[in-house]
Amino acid sequence: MNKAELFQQIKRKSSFLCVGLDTDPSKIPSSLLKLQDPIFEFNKQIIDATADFAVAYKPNIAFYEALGPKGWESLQRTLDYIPNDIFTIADAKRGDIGNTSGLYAKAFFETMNFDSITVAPYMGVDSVQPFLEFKDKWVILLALTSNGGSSDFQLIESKSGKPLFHEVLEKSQVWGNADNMMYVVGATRGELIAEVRKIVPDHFFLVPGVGAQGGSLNEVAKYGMNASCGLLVNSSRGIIYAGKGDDFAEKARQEAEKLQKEMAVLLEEYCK
Ligand SMILES: O=C(O)c1cc(=O)[nH]c(=O)n1[C@@H]1O[C@H](COP(=O)(O)O)[C@@H](O)[C@H]1O
Repeated sequence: MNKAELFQQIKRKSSFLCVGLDTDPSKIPSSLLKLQDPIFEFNKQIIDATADFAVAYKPNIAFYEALGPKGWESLQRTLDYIPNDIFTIADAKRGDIGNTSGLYAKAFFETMNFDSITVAPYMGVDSVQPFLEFKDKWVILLALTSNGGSSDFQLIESKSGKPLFHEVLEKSQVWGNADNMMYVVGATRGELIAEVRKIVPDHFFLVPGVGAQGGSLNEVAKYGMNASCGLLVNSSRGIIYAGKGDDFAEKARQEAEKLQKEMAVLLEEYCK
């Protein structure tokens, strides 16, 4: 999917919501567990319930890998079920020496046909470049993550006197461009989001950390939005586990709709 198609969808749905499919067998209703593929059945109902409000889905690959071959099957079935006009993100956080990255790219872009993949930047240009060689596919590079440990490396002062995440942004933006690269910027980072936006004015950000991690949607929009929205805001647990029982899909729909309504107002205010 290209940037124009993504933006069209954002405008059509008045939403920049990404629903995270972090589907954990210990958290899904027990009534599903007797089915042949409970993970897919859960995801299918979540997708049916939220597709009107979501512009992207982000399965977190760890939740599927942990289940072995059956998990990979559930992942593929889930991906195939997501409507074609909705952006898909393989949250895999990959990156390795060039030939290995090339195979990760093939796995997620060709074998599985995801639109995008999250990639770690710290092995440098040759570990990221192979992902950028696929037409209409996207690298979503970790820039400023939402977790507490992000200050261990991302915020330390580099040789130039700037925090390391500045270096990552400055250097990496010439590896690709705003049509094939996005950046992960955590919603929990408040005003630092504005610093990121200053360095990369045109790129989309994938922003996790609202909902269960407590980040503020208003701050994200205030500091991060650009003229083509430029944001995909993810919520996983806050949506998919909003209900604990058999009403989980209805509860997920309500949560997704609530976020979409807030997003519609923010789009009006900041994305003209
Ligand atoms: O790359 C990510 O998606 C990611 C980066 C980051 O900085 N923080 C972060 O929470 N994530 C992912 O975003 C999702 C957040 O889930 P919830 O906290 O349940 O909404 C998880 O799948 C995380 O792995």
